[in-house]
Amino acid sequence: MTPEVRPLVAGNWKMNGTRASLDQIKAMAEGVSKPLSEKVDSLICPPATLLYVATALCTDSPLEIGAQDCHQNASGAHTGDLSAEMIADCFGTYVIVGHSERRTDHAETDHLVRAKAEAAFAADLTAIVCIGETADERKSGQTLDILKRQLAGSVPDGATAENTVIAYEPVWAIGTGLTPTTADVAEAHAFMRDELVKRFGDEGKRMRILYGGSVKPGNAKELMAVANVDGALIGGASLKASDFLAIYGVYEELTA
Ligand SMILES: O=C(CO)COP(=O)(O)O
Repeated sequence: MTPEVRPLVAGNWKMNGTRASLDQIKAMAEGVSKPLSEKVDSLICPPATLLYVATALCTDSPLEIGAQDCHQNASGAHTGDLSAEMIADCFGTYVIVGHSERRTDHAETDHLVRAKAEAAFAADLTAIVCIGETADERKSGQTLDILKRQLAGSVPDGATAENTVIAYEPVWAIGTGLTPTTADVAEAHAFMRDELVKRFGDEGKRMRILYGGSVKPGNAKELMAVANVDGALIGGASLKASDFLAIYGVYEELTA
């Protein structure tokens, strides 16, 4: 955690979920209640097909709804794409950009990710900018260099603590059940904090840095307690309301 920074527990459903899964969102919307919701933010990013109806389920809940990607342009001839403005029009408030699966599946570069984050700002969305090293990069000792390069390349100059969240997701930890040691997480997050403060000053001190990659109810407390870890970006364990709420619930103790 970071003093004075409000944690965010976020779920990324990836290419999972049909209308039948809306019951899970309903249960999450009911589960993220006061008093904890006054101290901790919560977010689910379902597939785009469920975005609008999901926000309608959350009108009386602090649970926010976001999208998993957006196009860098505001509108136009881009078949199959979704603009930040369309997400905002569906009452989405966040958008994930630069997830490693998009960097791999769609060859997204830091430059493109930065443009997508800028499109998110223009539509008043908060961008969750994902960065993280691969297994090979870690083995060859390049982790911090990769994080430095991705932060510099993917985060726009206009980033503030309000419009930007950083998500550190080691690629080798995603969907594998593997996680870095808490010492490794602490080192990476302290490094990112320093980089953000060097570039953005006080905004960098308050910018949230999430950890993602095999976060589960069983390891969440340990990971979320690490200095400069300001929440989680959860894949698999965000599909079930009970798991998501169990992870959110670790902040009962951490914020007590
Ligand atoms: O990629 C992730 C979230 O964006 C993490 O996925 P898992 O929690 O399934 O490892």
